[in-house]
Amino acid sequence: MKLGEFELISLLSKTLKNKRNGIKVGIGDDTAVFELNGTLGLLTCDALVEGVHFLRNWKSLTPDFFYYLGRKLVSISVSDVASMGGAPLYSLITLGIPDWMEVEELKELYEGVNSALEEYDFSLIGGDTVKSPNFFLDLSLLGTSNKNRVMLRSKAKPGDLVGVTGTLGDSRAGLEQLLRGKVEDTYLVERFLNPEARLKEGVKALEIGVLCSTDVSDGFVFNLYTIAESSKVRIDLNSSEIPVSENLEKFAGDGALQYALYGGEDYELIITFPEEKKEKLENLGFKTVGTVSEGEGVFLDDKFLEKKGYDHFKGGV
Ligand SMILES: Nc1ncnc2c1ncn2[C@@H]1O[C@H](COP(=O)(O)OP(=O)(O)OP(=O)(O)O)[C@@H](O)[C@H]1O
Ligand SMILES: Cc1ncc(C[n+]2csc(CCOP(=O)(O)O)c2C)c(N)n1
Ligand SMILES: [Mg+2]
Repeated sequence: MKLGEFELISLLSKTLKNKRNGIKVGIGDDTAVFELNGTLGLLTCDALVEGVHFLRNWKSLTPDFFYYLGRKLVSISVSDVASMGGAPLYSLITLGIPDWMEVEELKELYEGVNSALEEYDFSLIGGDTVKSPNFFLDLSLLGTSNKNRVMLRSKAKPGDLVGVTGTLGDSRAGLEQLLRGKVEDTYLVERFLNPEARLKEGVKALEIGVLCSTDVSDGFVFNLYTIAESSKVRIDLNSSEIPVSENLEKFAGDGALQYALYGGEDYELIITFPEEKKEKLENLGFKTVGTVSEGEGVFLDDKFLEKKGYDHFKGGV
């Protein structure tokens, strides 16, 4: 592929002709948003592919691998709905199954799917099952926003502060251990295999009146760029405020900040918000890490940060 992932999506989206009136947000945010009979619907899908998102040999490296894969499939789409401030309702799963797969492994996968559906409180109501040379999974998710509003990447305003949930970079450190074939810190590996979608935080942030949000899938800096570009603003980060776990500090030493900035697959929520909401949002678990101003680009301690992150056709960072 000569184009990057996002150039390709942009090229393909130009060929589309949308005929219906109800589309509120099309391609370019974490979910599409549409109106149906006076209610806001959210629609998204996300795939996990053997060789791209996980390796087959990890099943012998970590117990309950398929259970966690099932949970992760659900959590990554819920995370997109959470970043709109919505709630999940109904879902479909496509399974692409290779010859080597055992029925017991698929049963374990669905135990994981079920445990996540229960936790996030929504239903799986169909799907598709096909044979495939590589194992792959895809979940399509329909959600809604009870408030009839959503948070968008395009709504950051100069003067806003930037907040983020949880800690960043753990997932990448977990991935590296699996790629090396040696699990040393199970906390970090679990952060990669079993990310938690920040559903409650998303819904509460919307209730508090937050307008702008996205989730961290391709990397913190990359996802900040999606806000900076679609809102046409500059974002400044303060390096001493970037949340990093003790486990990551132990694992990566001085490199921990690089993991946090560029790691990816954290599935934490980024928001921007006016100063007066800071206390309420900090009580909800959002850490204030930066500011929004007029201009463009993402900066750390006044130094320009390149737009780097995971791109399916350019590879990782
Ligand atoms: N093949 C495609 N055809 C049409 N739209 C697409 C296609 N692939 C992606 N999109 C849209 O492009 C936008 C960016 O997609 P992407 O998968 O990067 O979403 P994201 O939320 O940034 O990442 P993630 O799915 O990892 O959370 C979304 O609006 C998505 O619906
Ligand atoms: C074997 C292996 N190598 C690399 C990675 C890292 N990785 C894959 S996709 C992605 C971005 C989010 O996915 P998407 O854009 O599809 O939502 C990242 C960071 C991995 N998980 N497994
Ligand atoms: Mg997303």
